[in-house]
Amino acid sequence: MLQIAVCGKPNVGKSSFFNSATASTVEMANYPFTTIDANKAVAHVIKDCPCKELEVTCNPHNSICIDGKRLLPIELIDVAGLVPGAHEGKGLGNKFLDDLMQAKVFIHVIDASGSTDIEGNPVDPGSHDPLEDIQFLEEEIVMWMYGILSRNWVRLIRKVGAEHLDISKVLFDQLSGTGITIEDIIEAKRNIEPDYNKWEEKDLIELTRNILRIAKPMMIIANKADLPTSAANIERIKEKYPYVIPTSAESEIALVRAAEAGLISYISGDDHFEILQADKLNPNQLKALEYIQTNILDKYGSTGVQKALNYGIFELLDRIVVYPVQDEHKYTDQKGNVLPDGFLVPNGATPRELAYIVHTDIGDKFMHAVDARRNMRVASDYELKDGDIISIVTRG
Ligand SMILES: Nc1nc2c(ncn2[C@@H]2O[C@H](COP(=O)(O)OP(=O)(O)OP(=O)(O)O)[C@@H](O)[C@H]2O)c(=O)[nH]1
Repeated sequence: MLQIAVCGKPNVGKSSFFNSATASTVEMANYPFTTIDANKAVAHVIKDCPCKELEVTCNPHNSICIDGKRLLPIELIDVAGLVPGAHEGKGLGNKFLDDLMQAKVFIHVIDASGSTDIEGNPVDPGSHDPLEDIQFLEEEIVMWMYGILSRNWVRLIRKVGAEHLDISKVLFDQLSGTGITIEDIIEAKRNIEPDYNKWEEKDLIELTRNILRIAKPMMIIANKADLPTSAANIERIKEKYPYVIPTSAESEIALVRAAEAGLISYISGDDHFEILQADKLNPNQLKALEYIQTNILDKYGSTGVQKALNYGIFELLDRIVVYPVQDEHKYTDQKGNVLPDGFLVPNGATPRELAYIVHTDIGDKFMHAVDARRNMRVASDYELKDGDIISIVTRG
């Protein structure tokens, strides 16, 4: 399952974001370090399900379909708060950076309201500049990874020269366990000094920065967007980071809970909700819902939580959803389930690669594939498109 790590300084709403996205319970409180261990749970990304367009009733297996929206599972990791100096062991230190590296993409949660200082302690709303937090967190991660990359550097470089080793492979070995591939390293090396013997500290830091940019894309979400001091900060942040997503994790939690209780109807990611049982809501609850509608949903188009997950997987990781089936006419598996599975595959993957993602055995026995929508056999170098329904034909 693809993993997204939720990171940031303490008290910005990481656990709230994690909770709202996974509906699991982790402790929440208004003081730093509520989260003392890495937490993992299943969240979903959402795409239109082909069932609606094809006018069929689907029987999802590895995912869920609600009103023609396919929810595909991903794993969310709630990483505890990072403070400046974390790479040197300050605060809760290195363990959390290790947790972070399990993921393919990072969501950096910042407190857009400026009501927490750089270490996450509560301060007067609007008195801290959240732009500072973006820089420090990126720097922490770079310096932590630089520490790993440059471990025993002098001895290592001597060995590379003496034994004619491939420097990319050596760097790859240094970073083992971080999910970084040799291809990432080769690409990251492109625009730095070609002769590794001439590399200085600044070159290695630059190389580290490149590796992270390529292998671990990070998005920024501006949380607590519901607070009055957030709007001006969000505008300022957008000037520097155009793709920042305003979120209100607390609003999302309130809406999800109200929907679970049957008081409203609401689907994550929507720009509205409908009150179902007005008589069961007290005046304060009604006021809170009205506040969310005006100050979050009308203003930003959604609470931002679902938008952030979708952005991470579909934009930053460039994944598409493909539906493998056995029967290309009925869109079913061998048990007759219609559109049973949706897979998040890299954009541009081939049917053979899809076969391997489904199962090694199917990959090994792959012969060719049929595009079920067009009822046509596709070429072996065919690049899968989002929403494709593919029948994989295997040997034996
Ligand atoms: N107004 C507002 N408050 C929020 C929002 N999200 C979280 N909070 C509040 O911010 C405080 C911190 O939230 P947490 O989710 O515990 O923050 P955290 O980043 O996980 O904190 P640590 O576990 O200490 O790292 C709590 O009081 C939350 O209620 C939001 O969207 N809007």
